Amino acid sequence: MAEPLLRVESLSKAYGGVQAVKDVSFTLVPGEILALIGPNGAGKSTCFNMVNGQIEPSGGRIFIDGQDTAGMSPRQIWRLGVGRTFQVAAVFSSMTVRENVQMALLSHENRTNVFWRQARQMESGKADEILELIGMASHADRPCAEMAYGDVKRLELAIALANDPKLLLMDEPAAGMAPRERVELMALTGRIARERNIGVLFTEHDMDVVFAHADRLMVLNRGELIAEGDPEEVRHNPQVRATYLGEGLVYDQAKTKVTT
Ligand SMILES: Nc1ncnc2c1ncn2[C@@H]1O[C@H](COP(=O)(O)OP(=O)(O)OP(=O)(O)O)[C@@H](O)[C@H]1O
Repeated sequence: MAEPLLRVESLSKAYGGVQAVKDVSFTLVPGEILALIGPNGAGKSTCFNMVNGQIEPSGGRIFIDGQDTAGMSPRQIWRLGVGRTFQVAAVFSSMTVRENVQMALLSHENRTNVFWRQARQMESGKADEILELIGMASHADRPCAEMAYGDVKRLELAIALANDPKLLLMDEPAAGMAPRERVELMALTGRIARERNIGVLFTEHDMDVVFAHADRLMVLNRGELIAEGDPEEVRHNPQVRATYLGEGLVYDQAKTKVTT
C-alpha cells in the first residue's frame, strides 16, 4: 500500500504528571480533510504542535511522506511541505496583500535576504495566481492593516499555500470569524485541498464547520483517541456523545447546531 502523507504512531506527551497525549495513532492521505476535535484540554494543540515540530514528543513517531520527523526543527518540517495557519492570524499588517504573499514565496525559496525594493518586483505573478485561487485578486494592492478579519484569515491561507504544501495544518482556522465566514473559509480550503491533493489536518471548536467540511474526524478526550470515523459515525458514537454531553455540548440538533 502507498505510504500515507502523514502517519502518526503511538504518539505521547507528558508534562510532569500530566499525560496530555496518550498513545495516539492515525494516518492522513493526500486530498483528505481530517478534523481533530475534543473538549478543552483534550490534547488537540499538543498533538498538532508535535506534528509541526514545535513540541518534542515523549514517545511515538511521526512520518511525513514516509520521512521520520524525529529531531527535526519546525523549519525543517516546513521544508518537507507542511504549511500551517494559526489561531490568531499572522500577517505583516504594514504590507499589502500581494506583498505578504510575495514574502512567503521568497521565504519558501530561501531568498528573504534580497532587498525589499528588489523583492517587490519578484514573484508578483505567482503571488497574483495564489490570490486568484483564494478569490482575493481584487484586494492585491490593499494594505493588510485595512482589511476585515475574515479577509486576513483568507490571506493567511494564501501564505500557507505559497509553500506549495502537501500537508496543511490548521489550528482553529475559523476562530474569531463570523459564522458565515467560517463556513466559507473551510469550504474554500476543502475545494483547494481536493483540487491540489493537499492533506488537511485541522482542529476546531465550531461543530458546524467540522461536520460540514471534514471527510473524517478523530475525537480526543483526556489525551486519548476515543473515536474515529466519518461525520455520521462519530455523531452517533455513544462515547463521543457522553464526552460532549459531559461538557454541556449538544451537537446533533437541527443542522448540527452547537448549543452550550
Ligand atoms: N506547557 C504545558 N505545561 C503543562 N501542561 C500543559 C502544557 N501544555 C498543555 N498542558 C496540559 O496538557 C493538556 C492538553 O492541553 P492542550 O492544550 O493540548 O489541549 P487542547 O485540546 O488543545 O485544549 P483547547 O481546546 O483548550 O485548546 C491539558 O491538561 C493542559 O493543561
